[in-house]
Amino acid sequence: GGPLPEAYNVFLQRQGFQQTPVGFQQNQGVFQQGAGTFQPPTPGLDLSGGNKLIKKANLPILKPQQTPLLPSQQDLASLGCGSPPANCPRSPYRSFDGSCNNLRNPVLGTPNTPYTRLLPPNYADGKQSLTLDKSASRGTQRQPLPGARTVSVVIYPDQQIEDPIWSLNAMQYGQIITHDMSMIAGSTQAQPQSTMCCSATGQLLELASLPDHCFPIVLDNTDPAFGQVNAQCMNFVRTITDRDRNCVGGNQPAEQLTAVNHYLDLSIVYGNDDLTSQQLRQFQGGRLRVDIRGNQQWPPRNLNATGVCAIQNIQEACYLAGDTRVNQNPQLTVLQVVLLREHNRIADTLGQLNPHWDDETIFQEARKINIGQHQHISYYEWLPIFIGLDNSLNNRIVYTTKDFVDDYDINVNPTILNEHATAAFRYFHSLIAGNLDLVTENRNAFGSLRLSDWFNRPQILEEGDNFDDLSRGLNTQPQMASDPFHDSEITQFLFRAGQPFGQDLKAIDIQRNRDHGLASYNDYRTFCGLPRAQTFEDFLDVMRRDSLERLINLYERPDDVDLTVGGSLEAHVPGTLAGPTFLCILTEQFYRTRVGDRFWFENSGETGFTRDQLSQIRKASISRLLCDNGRNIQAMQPRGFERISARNAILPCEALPRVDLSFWRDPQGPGVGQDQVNLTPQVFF
Ligand code: HEM
Repeated sequence: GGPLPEAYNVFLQRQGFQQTPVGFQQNQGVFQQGAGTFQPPTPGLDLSGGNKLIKKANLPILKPQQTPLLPSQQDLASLGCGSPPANCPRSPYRSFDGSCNNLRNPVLGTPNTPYTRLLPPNYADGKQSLTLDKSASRGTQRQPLPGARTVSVVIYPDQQIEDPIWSLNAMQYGQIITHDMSMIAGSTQAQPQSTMCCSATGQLLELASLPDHCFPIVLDNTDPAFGQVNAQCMNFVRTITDRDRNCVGGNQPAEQLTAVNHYLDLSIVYGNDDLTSQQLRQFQGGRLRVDIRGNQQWPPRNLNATGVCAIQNIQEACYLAGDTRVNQNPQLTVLQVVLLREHNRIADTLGQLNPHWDDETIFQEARKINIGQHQHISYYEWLPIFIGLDNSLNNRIVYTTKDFVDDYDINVNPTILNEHATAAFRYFHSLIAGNLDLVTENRNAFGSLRLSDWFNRPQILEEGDNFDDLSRGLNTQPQMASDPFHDSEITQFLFRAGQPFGQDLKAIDIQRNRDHGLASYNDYRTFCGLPRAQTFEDFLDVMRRDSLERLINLYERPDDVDLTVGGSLEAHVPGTLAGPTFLCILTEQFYRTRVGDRFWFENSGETGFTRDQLSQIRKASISRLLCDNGRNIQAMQPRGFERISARNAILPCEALPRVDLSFWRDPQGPGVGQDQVNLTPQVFF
């Protein structure tokens, strides 16, 4: 079978596998990208060593005596920039909006608060206007930055290169993690924006009639796709900032708001505020609301189906979930449904084990277990594939211990980094496949869906055996390689809703980089420990010459290169799916998300699990999740983010490790005499 991928070492050990597989040797010592490999010409760039990239800075801590001076809740809510809770209940469970996670600064990580930054913004006017306008506003003779769509066409063409190791589920779980962590305010990301910055026929509007917040992407008439339909204009609405909401004024630079809570806490399943969570709950047996059709559980119907889905008739499914993006693409919805069914599966079992528990106790305990499994899968099964196992271990993002890890640090800011959400993490848009395989139990791919036929149309999941066939497809089909190539399903046909063409996600990513005024690629190189480039040639330390030539043709100076673009052309650090600059940003983010979360699943104490329960949580895996929540899935490979092979062969579902929920039997219960659980009752102060 050959060596197992090193990324899975710790994950397997925790599940009880003794074997420590030999690491992948093939890429050691060289940066690797696409087809080529290169020697790293930067001695001393050691991303896998030490902890030097991890910053604790930027945490706006309120001194206790300042707390009463905060504006009233009502004032802040009307401003719309995050509202601190009136008080913090002492609870073993998380709040829905993330408030009171950090007890010194209870509003930290709540919805509608700004992203934070590693480097100050680079707006053309120093305050808020797009980086794009720089030359104009400074009155120099410099060229404006190249158009976002032009850059996309030149840098991100469609070339179908499959990832040799990882399955499409690695991509798809990445989107789940992303949606759990952030969402730019003012966008639903699930359907074309309601604000139209272009005419209905794709022409530019007169400046005077341009709606607020518009910054449309201008298209060339030579555009290989949009030129065919004479479109000049692609919609783009700027992200809402704290300045827009009058939360800051004067010359303070604008900071974009994120609409969801920042923690990795399955808010995509449970909602980001109390009201949404109530709409999603059954208030019976601790369950979440579902509709039963075809003997399967589906999320409840979204009452604004025509508004949020691209449905073609009113009967078509359109779901409601904790996250507004739930319907965006079929495989995303599959995982959302799996996580929803998993909650109800856990709740039903807990209810049987503890018949004396009320709805609230079952609900909160099931939610806590579901979140624990999700954090475990995200950090131990998924993350090492993307940012490397050594890098994760060395930076104290994952641990080999089988015991608790009490590394919560109240001084670490869990806020999502703008650089992470707007540039580094979006690099993995490259992994998206344009066709989704339907796969039978004997792993026969008998058909596939075209992605752009099914954006925001989840009905397809309910047809025939599609749900199971798509679940197997996730684990069977390879993801596309992590490289500059992007499928035209997302660079020409995004959200096309039956039209010949749609939008270009990479052009949007580049425009978003400028909308958010991110500092330049060269600035982040320096921040992350690479030398500052004086000339374009200096980029050759991490880039191939052909990539460089394309940059030179587009940009005037090295300092102009957008972070999104420069970072995506770097050769990968061995054992990871990213180049050094993005890896540095991703590493920083995932450190903060873990250590800044008081409810992290590996912590002991009243927010955590018992030791026995924690060892059970560590048995969770993506494959078992799919097994347990399909209609009739019989078998899966043990490591679901890795493609099926002789060393990762399909096994019957029962042979995969499972979380034994009997460790949640409550000793306090009538007639049940065990003594291993300590559920802390909710106390308020
Ligand atoms: C079929 C799959 C996917 C589609 C159709 C998709 C589409 C989108 C769209 C439309 C946006 C909003 C763009 C904007 O207006 O600025 C977005 C944002 C984003 N995407 Fe994806 N995406 C997919 C998969 C992924 C994956 C696999 C990852 C990472 C592993 C990812 C990471 C992100 C991030 C970090 C953002 C910004 C989140 C924020 O608002 O803070 N996406 N994506």
